[in-house]
Amino acid sequence: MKLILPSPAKINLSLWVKGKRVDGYHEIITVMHTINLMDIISLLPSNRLELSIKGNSSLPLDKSNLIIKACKLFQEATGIKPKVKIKLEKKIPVGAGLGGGSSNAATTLKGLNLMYDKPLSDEKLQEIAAELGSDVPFFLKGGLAIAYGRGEKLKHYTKSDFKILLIYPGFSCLTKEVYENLPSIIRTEITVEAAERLIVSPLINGKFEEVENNMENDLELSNSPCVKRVLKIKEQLVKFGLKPLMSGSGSSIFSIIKDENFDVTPLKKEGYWFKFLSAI
Ligand SMILES: C[C@](O)(CO)[C@H](O)COP(=O)(O)OP(=O)(O)OC[C@H]1O[C@@H](n2ccc(N)nc2=O)[C@H](O)[C@@H]1O
Ligand SMILES: Nc1ncnc2c1ncn2[C@@H]1O[C@H](COP(=O)(O)OP(=O)(O)OP(=O)(O)O)[C@@H](O)[C@H]1O
Repeated sequence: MKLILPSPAKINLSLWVKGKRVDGYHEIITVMHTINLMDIISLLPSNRLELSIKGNSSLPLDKSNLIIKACKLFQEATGIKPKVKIKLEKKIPVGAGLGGGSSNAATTLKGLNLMYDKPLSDEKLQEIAAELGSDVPFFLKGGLAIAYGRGEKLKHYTKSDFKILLIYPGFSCLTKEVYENLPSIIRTEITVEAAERLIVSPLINGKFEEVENNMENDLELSNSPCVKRVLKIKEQLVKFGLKPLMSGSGSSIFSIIKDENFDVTPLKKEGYWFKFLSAI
């Protein structure tokens, strides 16, 4: 059977850093929502594992690609050697804080599990996903969730319905470098319950002004040169009347849109890549 699966991007409606862990990761609390910007992953039975990519010539095709990593972990967990031709149609900008690679890994895991009659339970899928990356478990279900721990622990909520304007400035930020250049931040006051009160419940109730006033991303405090570039663009977007926030570790910036006929002329003048998108 041939499978054609969407692999959506995400935005972080907030991200708070509680401190650095002994394993080198940071303890975070973040609110994520999938959006209708997506890669397409197709899986076709074949006599061996092969990957081809359309839409991005710089991505690796070898074991450093998160799709191939997902195939390897699937084989280790099930003993099944995936004999599948995987085609990736890339639309999500890479290194943009949109979770494109993490989403691809999760979608591949789900696809292989479907293709081989579900040898893995949901719990086992979560476990493997967490090995692939901190953002990967979220994409097994997507929608609206609070992620905590290093990002692999999840509390899902009913999806919300809102629109955003997403701006991608044309350069990537490396997640590792953004975290490594963070000053020490100890947001003791932020808990899952606080994130529910500040972001999740106003979002679900359509109180977008309240969400905008509460949303924060502690990764904007990073001394990474990439983040500094993003913040300069963010300042400009504020002048255009937006209430922008960097998504994840950057480089993209989003703003919740209450009215679709926002004048995009200044964005066009700056030559930014931008899209009106919806939460899904
Ligand atoms: C920035 C976010 O995308 C927000 O959703 C996530 O926190 C990062 O998720 P991710 O890209 O899947 O990150 P991973 O691939 O697990 O980690 C990449 C690198 O980012 C740093 N990292 C990541 C997550 C975390 N909670 N603390 C960290 O310090 C670590 O140096 C790690 O080696
Ligand atoms: N299938 C893939 N798609 C995108 N990036 C991939 C993939 N496989 C490996 N990578 C690597 O992962 C890194 C960026 O991944 P991704 O696009 O998920 O970053 P991101 O959008 O910043 O995500 P996050 O918000 O999780 O940090 C790049 O170094 C890229 O080379």
